[in-house]
Amino acid sequence: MAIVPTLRLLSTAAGRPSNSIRWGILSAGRISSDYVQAIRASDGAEVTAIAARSPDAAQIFADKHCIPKIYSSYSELIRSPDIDVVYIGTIADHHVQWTKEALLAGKPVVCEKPMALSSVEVGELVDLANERNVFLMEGMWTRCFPAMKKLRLIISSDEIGPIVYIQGDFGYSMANIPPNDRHWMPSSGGVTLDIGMYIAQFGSLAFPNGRVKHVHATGNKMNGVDYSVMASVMYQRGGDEMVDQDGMMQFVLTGAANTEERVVLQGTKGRVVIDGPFHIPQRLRVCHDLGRGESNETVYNFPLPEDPFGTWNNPGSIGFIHQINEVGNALREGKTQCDCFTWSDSLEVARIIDDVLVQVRSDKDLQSIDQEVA
Ligand SMILES: NC(=O)C1=CN([C@@H]2O[C@H](COP(=O)(O)OP(=O)(O)OC[C@H]3O[C@@H](n4cnc5c(N)ncnc54)[C@H](OP(=O)(O)O)[C@@H]3O)[C@@H](O)[C@H]2O)C=CC1
Ligand SMILES: O=C1OC[C@@H](O)[C@H](O)[C@H]1O
Repeated sequence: MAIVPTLRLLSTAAGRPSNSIRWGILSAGRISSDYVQAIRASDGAEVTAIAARSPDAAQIFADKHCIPKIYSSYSELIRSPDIDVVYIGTIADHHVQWTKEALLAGKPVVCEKPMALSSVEVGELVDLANERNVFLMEGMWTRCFPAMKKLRLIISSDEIGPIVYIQGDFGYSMANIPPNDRHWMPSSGGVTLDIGMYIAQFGSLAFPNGRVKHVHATGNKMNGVDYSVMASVMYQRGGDEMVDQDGMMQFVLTGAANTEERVVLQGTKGRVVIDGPFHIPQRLRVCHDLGRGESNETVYNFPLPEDPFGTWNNPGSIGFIHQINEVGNALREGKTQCDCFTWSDSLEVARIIDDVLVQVRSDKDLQSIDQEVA
């Protein structure tokens, strides 16, 4: 029998709107802290509980963020009747285990990116959510920003024609990240599993009826993890697109520099430039082709939400508000997926990431700079 998400949207408690979504936070790390601040700054959502591996850590986190309840284990949090959705903010190595446990308990889940370390595992989670009829979303928050909705409209309206190629960069300096940090873990560290998905997700937006034909990738390693990556992805288009060549996506990821972080989607009639930092997109420039080397430009600005905190572990995290709102709306409507980033999107991105990793991790010719991190 299908399990219906246990939302008690009609009950009220003093001082709280009747349809407020109650979030339970699994793990007390850096991104959980940012996510909780964004929930606190949003309307229609609240944090009701936190669990960490250590109860002391959970208590410190709860005190800092005014969270009323702590649980002394992740499993207790998952079983709590006082939460509507679990946010999984552990390092990626533990995403699958806790997402599975939550889905089996019938609890809606938002799991941070990457949802799993391989597409096979993503497939298992998607199958489980589907079988149990429980909401599941990977934390691809970029997709929930208003700028991305505008981008979808521009693409679907044919304003710039079918997309010929996508090109983007995402890099931030990892030079001062300490050696015991998650970024250097052989299992889940490296740039591909940290930031590769932010550009890879543009493929299913730009080539919605397409399928990934092949992925080529190479790069550099540092301390055993992928540190800089260049990847090209070819998409076979669906039959309804008026272009007879494959769609192309090319990206650079690096831990060696803070890059511009810009994405360009070039169509047959013009282009959209998402100015950096594109993973928290705030400005689109739409250029209509007027001839070779000539175009006109329209700029669309989408400022970040008002920020009552000012201090975050990751830049732009106030933008989580968009995802928190999307998840709230999906849960209120009884959906099991978020329209902004569906299960199929997660699967497609995970398959690209698999292919990049297998090539970059096994490439014998890669320049490998195995030195101590400062
Ligand atoms: N959407 C976004 O913009 C961002 C997403 N992320 C993603 O969020 C996830 C967490 O990143 P971040 O918060 O920076 O990570 P942290 O290093 O802060 O770790 C998060 C939590 O994971 C648990 N944990 C840490 N190390 C271990 C370990 N060795 N064994 C078991 N559990 C461990 C701890 O949980 P506990 O508190 O219970 O002890 C810790 O608090 C990653 O998947 C990352 O990609 C990260 C940054 C930005
Ligand atoms: O997910 C991420 O995106 C934003 C970056 O600041 C962060 O390090 C990375 O993990």
